[in-house]
Amino acid sequence: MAWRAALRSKAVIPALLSCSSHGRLCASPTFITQRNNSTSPKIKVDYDQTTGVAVMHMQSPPVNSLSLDFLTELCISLEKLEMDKGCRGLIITSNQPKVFSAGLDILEMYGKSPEHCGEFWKVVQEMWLKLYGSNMVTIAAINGSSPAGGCLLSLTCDYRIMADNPLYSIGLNETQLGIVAPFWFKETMVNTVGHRNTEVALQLGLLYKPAEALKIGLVDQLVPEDQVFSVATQTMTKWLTIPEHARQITKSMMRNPTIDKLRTNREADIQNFVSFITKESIQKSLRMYMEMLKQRKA
Ligand SMILES: CC/C=C\CCC/C=C/C(=O)SCCNC(=O)CCNC(=O)[C@H](O)C(C)(C)COP(=O)(O)OP(=O)(O)OC[C@H]1O[C@@H](n2cnc3c(N)ncnc32)[C@H](O)[C@@H]1OP(=O)(O)O
Repeated sequence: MAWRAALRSKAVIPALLSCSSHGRLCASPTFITQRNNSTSPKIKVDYDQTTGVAVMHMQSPPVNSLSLDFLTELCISLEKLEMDKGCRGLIITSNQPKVFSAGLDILEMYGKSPEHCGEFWKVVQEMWLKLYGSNMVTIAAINGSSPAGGCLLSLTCDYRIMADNPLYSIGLNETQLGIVAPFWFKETMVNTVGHRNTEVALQLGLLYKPAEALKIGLVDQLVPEDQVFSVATQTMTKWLTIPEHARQITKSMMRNPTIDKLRTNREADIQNFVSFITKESIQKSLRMYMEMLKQRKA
């Protein structure tokens, strides 16, 4: 309960979220008390101290959309794991059927005040900074569809294993909503699948079936649905055999130019998001997209 109260406290969250994701010394000690098997409403973390591997189960019905509360919880969990020197690996997966994550929660961006949008975007940035810059080995066990922000979440990981189910899709489809993936979404994609694939994918807002995603390198491996988690665990074991300092320095070398660009432009990026998303025309696009989702369902 104290944990829930802390999560809600606007006074403590900013202090926690301002910690560096690179070092492990930026403790906010109030939060780093519970080390094992913490359970929270939207994310369940199972941490096995013997293997040094944590598993984050996203469990926010119906579709693990990345709301302000969800992302705040995710950042707090990440901070705790990153602080724990014994925790060397993280697997992210979904407990919701058929969906890994539906991406950013559209309701956090629709009909909300500029202040709310700014607060939301700050935690989206924080999630990305923490995951893309994590010292841990991170593996996405993608057991369902993963559009937009859900795709971004998986792209922050070191390795992506997806269920070989043609009903699922993955990609940065923002343009289909009439919105634009910001530069750090774009660069994360470029760093994964290259410039040309990204240029086409982002302009058209493409969602790829697993086989197509594998072909362009958006995911690293396809496996039968019931093996996604076990293969992720085996892959983690392999990655953890690499000398840690060498792997971490290599990861930083590959990712820091992109990370530094956002770090030095955070406030401008927030302002840019807020002025874009609150435009009448963009709000109209979001409304139409949500209506389309509902009609598709009916
Ligand atoms: C300058 C920069 C400016 C802007 C940058 C912004 C970057 C934005 C990034 C994003 O991530 S935007 C979100 C994009 N997400 C999507 O396009 C996904 C939309 N959802 C789907 O395609 C599907 O829901 C699905 C994930 C494939 C799952 O399909 P399924 O059939 O299983 O579920 P259903 O469609 O019936 O949805 C159930 C329920 O959930 C609501 N929903 C779905 N996605 C979202 C979402 N992203 N945010 C909020 N709510 C979402 C959906 O409307 C249904 O609600 P209902 O039960 O009330 O009808």
